[in-house]
Amino acid sequence: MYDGASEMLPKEPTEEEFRLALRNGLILCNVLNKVKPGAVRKVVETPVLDVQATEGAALYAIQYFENVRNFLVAVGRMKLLTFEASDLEKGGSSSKVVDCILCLRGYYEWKQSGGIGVWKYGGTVRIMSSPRGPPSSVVSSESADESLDDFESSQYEQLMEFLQLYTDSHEDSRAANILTFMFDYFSLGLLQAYLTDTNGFDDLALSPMAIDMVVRKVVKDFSVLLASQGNQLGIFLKKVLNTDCSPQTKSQFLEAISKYLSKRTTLVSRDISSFCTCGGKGEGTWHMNNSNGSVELLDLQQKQLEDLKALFRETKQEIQQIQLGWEKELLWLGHHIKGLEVAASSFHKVLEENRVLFNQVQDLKGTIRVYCRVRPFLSGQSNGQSTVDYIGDNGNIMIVNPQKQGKDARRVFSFNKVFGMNVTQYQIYAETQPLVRSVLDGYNVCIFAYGQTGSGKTYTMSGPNLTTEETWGVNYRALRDLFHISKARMDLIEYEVGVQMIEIYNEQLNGLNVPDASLIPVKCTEDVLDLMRIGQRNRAVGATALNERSSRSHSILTVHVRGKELVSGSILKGCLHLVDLAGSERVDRSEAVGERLKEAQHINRFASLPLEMSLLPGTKEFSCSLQKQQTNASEKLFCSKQRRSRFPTLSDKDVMPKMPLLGEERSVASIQPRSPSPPVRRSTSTDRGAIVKTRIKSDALENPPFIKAPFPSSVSVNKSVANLPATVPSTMNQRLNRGSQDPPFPDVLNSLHRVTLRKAHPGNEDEQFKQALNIQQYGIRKTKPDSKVKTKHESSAKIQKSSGAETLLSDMDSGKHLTSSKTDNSDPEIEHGPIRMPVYGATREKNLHRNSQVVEPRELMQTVDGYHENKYSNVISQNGKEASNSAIPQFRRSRSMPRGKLMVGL
Ligand SMILES: Nc1ncnc2c1ncn2[C@@H]1O[C@H](COP(=O)(O)OP(=O)(O)OP(=O)(O)O)[C@@H](O)[C@H]1O
Repeated sequence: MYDGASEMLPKEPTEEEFRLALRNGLILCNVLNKVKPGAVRKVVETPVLDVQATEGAALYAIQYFENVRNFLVAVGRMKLLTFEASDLEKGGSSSKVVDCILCLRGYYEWKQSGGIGVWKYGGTVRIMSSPRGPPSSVVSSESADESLDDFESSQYEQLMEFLQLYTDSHEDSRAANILTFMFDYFSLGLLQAYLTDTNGFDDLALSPMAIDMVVRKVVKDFSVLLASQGNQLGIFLKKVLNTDCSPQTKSQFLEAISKYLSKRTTLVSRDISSFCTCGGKGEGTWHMNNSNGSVELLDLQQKQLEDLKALFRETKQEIQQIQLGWEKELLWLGHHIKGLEVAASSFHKVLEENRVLFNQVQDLKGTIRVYCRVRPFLSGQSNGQSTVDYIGDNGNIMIVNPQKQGKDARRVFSFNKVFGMNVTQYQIYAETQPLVRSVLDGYNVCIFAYGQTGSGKTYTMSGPNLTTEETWGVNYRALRDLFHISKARMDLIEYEVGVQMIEIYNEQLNGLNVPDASLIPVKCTEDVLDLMRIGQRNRAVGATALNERSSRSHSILTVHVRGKELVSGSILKGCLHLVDLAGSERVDRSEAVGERLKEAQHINRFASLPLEMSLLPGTKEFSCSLQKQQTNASEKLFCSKQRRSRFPTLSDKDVMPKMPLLGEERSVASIQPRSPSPPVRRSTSTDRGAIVKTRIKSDALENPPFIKAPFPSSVSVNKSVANLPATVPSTMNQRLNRGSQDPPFPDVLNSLHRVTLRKAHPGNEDEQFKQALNIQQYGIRKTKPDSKVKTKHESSAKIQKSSGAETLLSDMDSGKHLTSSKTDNSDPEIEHGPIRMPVYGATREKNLHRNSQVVEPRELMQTVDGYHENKYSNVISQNGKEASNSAIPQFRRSRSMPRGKLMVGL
């Protein structure tokens, strides 16, 4: 029975074979009974091998597990290590089985050695009462020792061998695996070293034979190495054992080995890692000779170190160079910034100089500038005839009086510039554009439109509508530029802009009460436009016979600019007054009655307010524009006053440039064809000079021949021109106007002149003004220009009493407006007004010149009014010319000007 069982045990069992051999429990029972006889009382001798393969499974299962069960019961009784029956099945824990058998062996060996004391297996302590067990036939625990005695020693040895084999096979296979790996590892390393180090292989094609040869060499070397190492190891181990004279336990010995290994590992780990990670000749080669390898490695590392040092030096140099570059750049930047600082400070100086120069240029161009704009015929008005005969480039305009003949038929008036009918809104604005910059430079500017109702003041100042930029008037363009320039300067100057709007209606101020008017801050043109739109909507308008939407009030828009220079912190303050006066009118022409009449009377009076306002303390600059318009043509007079008058005073000795305008007065033929005037420098002084000189020429001509031209007897357009001659010669290129009306240019100019006088003669202005008014009256006459004129000039009081002029003047002085004064219907010249322009000619000017008197501007206005009163036609212009503080001498010279020339000195 036992032999059979032993035959089932293979020599080198696998785990599965081991499990199958022990599975039926027969061997285990017999071994246990050998160790402790009688431990398993009943042993089934012929157990089935496989319960699954056996029929009658239930019966066989009992038999099959009986041995195992008996074995486990017996082991349990002996307090030995035990296991579960399922540990012998597939997937069970065979290690528990092995532990149980080893425990059994330990027990057996302890018992063999006498069984004295305490038997210990692992952590389990067994205290045995008797070294001998019961006989094998005895199942009880008491008979265990006897059973062990009965256990055949050969079988026991066999099992032990078997177990040893089982455990050893595991250890061996593990050690074999490790050795195989080590062999492959080192052999291939050697092979690699041979192949890379031995040059001879380079030329040889590798063949299986060559590989065999190399492998044999590798194996041989490896064997030699192993033998050598084995010897060394043996010596070492013996040395270890001899170190301590006392005999060592196995664990102490193993501990000594571990120490040695860890020391060796540390020593060779560097080489191994180098060998494993590197490849190629000179770097990754496994060196048989450790010392050589270390040297080479050191060389290599030295070389790498040198390379690194070189790289470091190179990098350091590069960094130093870059640093140098930066330092140079910083130095340059420092210089540059200093340069910029200097430039910036110079820039501010230059800017200031530029500002001063710019404004000086503006001063030189004229602190007061007067422009005339001729309004085109309105639709339904044009009959192809106009009293504007010629517009010169030099600011002259020739007006023809169809009812006059000879030199009296034409008059030339001089302005800073005359704009014809076809000029655009932009061209008008371009003349005043530089003044906007002056506002931002801290000057006050007034752009002032004056003229008869319907002459186009609002058109010029605001434009007909705001739909297209093309039609924008001066106001909008000025504001747009103002904001543009302020934005362009924002890096230098911080501007604040505020707007005031004043409406003066029947001498009542609306919207604000100067000087406490609301000042509304604005940021852009749109803000101002919005305010202006509100203002326009609120502005008093009404229909008159001359303008269906006539402004019945004065509109003054004042833009206050406050600039703070960011660098210096200095403050600039400037004002831009945009003035659109209500139209002055002849109330007979405008047919104003009732409220309109009242309005007209107020309108014609007061206009002086903007001027007075502009001269309030602190005002630095002032400009005004005046406009006068007839039905088909308008003349606007733009005056500007700046805070400083820089105009040189003229003496009679001054050289006067030539002006062609006198020729125009000489003869109609002489102006055909029209040729542009030669360019003349239009400074204030030269203008004045030109005027004086031309007047002198005029005086010398002494009534040059004049080609009379018949005029139409009537004009159907307007009742006011019913007395005009029937025809107008085409050669004279005259376009007859209809609906002529002429505002009397009232107190605005008186105010202006008052201011002039005040400035010229402080403290004595009243006297001066009175004197001026008296002088003015000398210029008024109603008779033809004959020898009596002088007499009448010399006797002004008489003239005044005997003519309508007296009424006119007194009315104007008292601020009343005149109705038409037709004093003598039999004389066409007298018939059309008390003040007759044709009479106001050279003769009178001589007298004035001789008397060296101041010419009161209003006189000229009245003269012009008188001219219009004649209802000849459409155009009369007044012209304002700038003057210096020495206004009076200039006025003296101005008396030699053509008729209608207005000199205003401030
Ligand atoms: N240069 C021009 N080109 C075309 N039309 C013009 C021009 N000037 C004025 N007008 C037209 O003439 C008419 C009168 O102009 P506007 O109302 O500007 O006159 P005004 O002088 O302001 O009159 P008032 O003093 O009565 O207000 C308007 O219909 C206007 O469109």
